Amino acid sequence: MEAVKGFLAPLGLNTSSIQDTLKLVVIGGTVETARRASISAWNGFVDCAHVHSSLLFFDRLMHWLSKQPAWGRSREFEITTRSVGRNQLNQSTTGDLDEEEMDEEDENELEHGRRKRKVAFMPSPDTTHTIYYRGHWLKRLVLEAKREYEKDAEHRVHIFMADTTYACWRWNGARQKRPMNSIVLEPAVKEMLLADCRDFLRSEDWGIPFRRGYLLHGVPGSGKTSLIHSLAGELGLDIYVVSLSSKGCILLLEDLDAAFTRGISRDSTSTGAPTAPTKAAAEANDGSTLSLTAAEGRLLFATTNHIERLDPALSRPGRMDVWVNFTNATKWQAEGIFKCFFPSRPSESSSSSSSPSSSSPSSSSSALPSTSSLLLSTSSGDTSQKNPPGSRRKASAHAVPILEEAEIAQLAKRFADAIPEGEMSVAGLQGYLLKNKTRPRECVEEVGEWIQQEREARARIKREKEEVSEFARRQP
Ligand SMILES: Nc1ncnc2c1ncn2[C@@H]1O[C@H](COP(=O)(O)OP(=O)(O)OP(=O)(O)O)[C@@H](O)[C@H]1O
Repeated sequence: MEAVKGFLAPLGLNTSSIQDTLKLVVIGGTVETARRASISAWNGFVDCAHVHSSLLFFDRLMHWLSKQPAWGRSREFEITTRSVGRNQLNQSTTGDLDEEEMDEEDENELEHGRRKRKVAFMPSPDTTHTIYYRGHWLKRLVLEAKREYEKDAEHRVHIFMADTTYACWRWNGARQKRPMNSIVLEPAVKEMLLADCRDFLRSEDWGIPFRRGYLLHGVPGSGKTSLIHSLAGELGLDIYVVSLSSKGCILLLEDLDAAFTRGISRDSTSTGAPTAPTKAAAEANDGSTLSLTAAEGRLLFATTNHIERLDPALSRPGRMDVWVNFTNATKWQAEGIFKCFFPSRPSESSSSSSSPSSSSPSSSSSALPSTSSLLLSTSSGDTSQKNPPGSRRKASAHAVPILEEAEIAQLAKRFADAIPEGEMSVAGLQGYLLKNKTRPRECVEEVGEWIQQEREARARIKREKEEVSEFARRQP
């Protein structure tokens, strides 16, 4: 410093201000060097991975992280009650939940008329998380997250949706697999579809065009979407709702008539799947040109309630290869769905049976899945399948009475007899049964009245619609 002073003095410069500046430079340099050294030392010890939120693995990782006990001690998290539950992928963490630990039964309890819900601590997706995991082996963490996700996927069907904003696919939830026998449809139809899909998936090596389209058309609420979900579970495939992504999935286009109506021009080489996730659908809805190309290796399922509105070009082989018509409920389906709803216990021998109505089940029911096999579907996550005898539900005033198999069969037959063939939707029947799920006998007694009410409601809606269109016509 003295040397600097000696050097500056003859020049007549203010040495004290220059000294201060030099001090600042030295201190600043030291601090910056220390900062850089600490960062490089930290990076030397810490593995760093950036997982982009557009990757499917992002969801796997978030799911896995949310289940780690340590998560409850994190200083940065999100709180959710939205997707906590047995049927959802995101289970609550075991972290800081100890104080309000609830078991499955508590979860079913009602509080002020609403179901109690757990609070879950979720990793926040938009920040950097520094995670020390079993000796900081990041690779191990990643593999474990992947394994966990795949284990979960054995019992669920994962659903991905197009993200309009970022033009990528977002994991949209996972549904418990729904057994095929919980779909009340002619067994031949289900078997045909399943066998066809399996054949197709096995035919990849044959060198023929590796794509296949299925068009499920028919009245609303007849089980089209449910069947696709069930098939996905059976085939071990994820569902992409209007997706372009990877091979080996089911591509589902719901309400096809909203996009592919008559008169929309289409590329002659098109095969039925949109070129861009949501843009294509948006363009189609705008009525502008829709250019389509299908990726190989996918099962394409489309549903529509208005087949007459579809462009006939869709029927060309290579676009939609298998067409299945879904109708309103037949008597056979009414009988089947009734049996799905009400649990039963095996009948005692006919001589000791106390039930006066223990007649044999109707002949048609022999083709239906047995009650016990339907009860296997309790894990399906469908509300219609949650009444097995011996389930862990708490006994309550609203418990479902467990009738004998023979009585249920007889009630189912009477129920089916009262349902007019092909008039009510299966979803409508399901709604009625759900409303009466603790009253199997009354449900049969009152079904005629319900049908009458439904008819009146339909007639009223029709009248109102006609009045509205008449009014619109009269407007100048
Ligand atoms: N055949 C069936 N077997 C079992 N459940 C059915 C059947 N049809 C309808 N359901 C029930 O009715 C509800 C609606 O069914 P789903 O959504 O599959 O009908 P959809 O034909 O796809 O209707 P939409 O055309 O309106 O989309 C579901 O809860 C499903 O469980």
